[in-house]
Amino acid sequence: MTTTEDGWRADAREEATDIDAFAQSDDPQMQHIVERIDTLRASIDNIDMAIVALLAERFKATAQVGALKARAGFAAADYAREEQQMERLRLVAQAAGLDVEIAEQYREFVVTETKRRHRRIAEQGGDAGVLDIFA
Ligand SMILES: C=C(O[C@@H]1C=C(C(=O)O)C=C[C@H]1O)C(=O)O
Repeated sequence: MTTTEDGWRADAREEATDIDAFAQSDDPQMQHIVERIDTLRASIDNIDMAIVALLAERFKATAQVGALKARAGFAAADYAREEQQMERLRLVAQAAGLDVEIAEQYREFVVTETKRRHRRIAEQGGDAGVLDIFA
């Protein structure tokens, strides 16, 4: 471990730091930082829990759309809808103070995965049960 003149660790450029390993530090300043990070991490865990639960609901809803599309003979993709979603999500991101690029990456991930699942559903004759979420 490298420390600077004022005693601070100077290995921030290394790949990773196991912060939990510093919980018992003798340095009160270090301890304070680790405590603050722990508190923030509790919020981060709650947020992740909510996001995963919401994603589960989103994929259940899109699977039903996939089954209906297969029944109607519609293609997996609907680019007009995707464009509307992107416009809306850009505005939502701006209003919420989120980097628009993150909203774009999120949309790209969910829509790409949804269309992949729609194709799988169509290959199974419109049976959304093919997806693990209904297993
Ligand atoms: C879910 C749909 O299918 C696709 C996936 C979308 C999504 O994940 O939101 C949006 C448009 C479609 O390309 C849909 O048409 O509503």
